[in-house]
Amino acid sequence: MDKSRLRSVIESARAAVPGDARHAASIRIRDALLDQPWVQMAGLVACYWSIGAEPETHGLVFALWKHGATVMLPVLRDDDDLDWAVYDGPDTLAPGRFGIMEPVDTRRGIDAIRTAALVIVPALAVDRATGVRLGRGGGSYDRALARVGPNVPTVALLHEGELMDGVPAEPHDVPVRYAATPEGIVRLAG
Ligand SMILES: Nc1nc2c(c(=O)[nH]1)N(C=O)[C@@H](CNc1ccc(C(=O)N[C@@H](CCC(=O)O)C(=O)O)cc1)CN2
Ligand SMILES: Nc1ncnc2c1ncn2[C@@H]1O[C@H](COP(=O)(O)OP(=O)(O)OP(=O)(O)O)[C@@H](O)[C@H]1O
Repeated sequence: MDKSRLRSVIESARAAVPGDARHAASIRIRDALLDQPWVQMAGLVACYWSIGAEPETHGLVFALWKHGATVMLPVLRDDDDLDWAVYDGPDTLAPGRFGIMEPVDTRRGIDAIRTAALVIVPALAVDRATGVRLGRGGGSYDRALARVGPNVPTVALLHEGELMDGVPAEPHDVPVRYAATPEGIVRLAG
């Protein structure tokens, strides 16, 4: 299946799951992540502010912030690359492009992700064998993940069934090292 077809299949499957079931799954993902020592120890975390039927990150971002981590969220630039700004509580966000909430804080630049100790990314699917992820197709995270060093955990959050075989891969795709699913955290080859 090509990338755009797989995107629409997964988006439809996500939309078909009732909101309360998606919410319960997101809580399992959040708690599985918060149980990991390498999550608890990360002082600077790059995360995302979920939209629609994505695994929710609002509770995760809040919990990381409450535990004392500095959490950066993406600010989508006009060229689809990602700038980064720091979350400082629920009142410090405002809608950006596509209506996604973004921090109003000073932008730290596209290279700020290089300094993160943990990188949490959205995905529609991840390949179980390779860690290759399918995103929304803007190439934003392909560019952002290419800046992350080899020893930093990169984690894609997925709903059930989205860690799969045969995700189409292109040379620019940057694999993730972990998938966080409602069933738990999976270490990948990437
Ligand atoms: N929560 C979240 N934040 C994120 C991303 C993401 O996938 N999820 N991104 C990941 O890169 C970046 C934003 N990129 C995005 C690209 C497209 C759409 C979107 O909704 N596109 C519509 C089409 C809208 C239009 O063209 O008018 C769609 O896909 O249906 C959203 C975010 C950075 N922040
Ligand atoms: N490092 C890069 N610099 C510039 N453009 C890039 C880079 N990597 C990927 N792209 C471009 O981004 C576009 C989308 O790529 P792709 O379909 O793999 O997105 P995706 O990984 O699903 O989405 P995303 O990364 O936004 O989550 C491609 O046309 C590709 O050429």
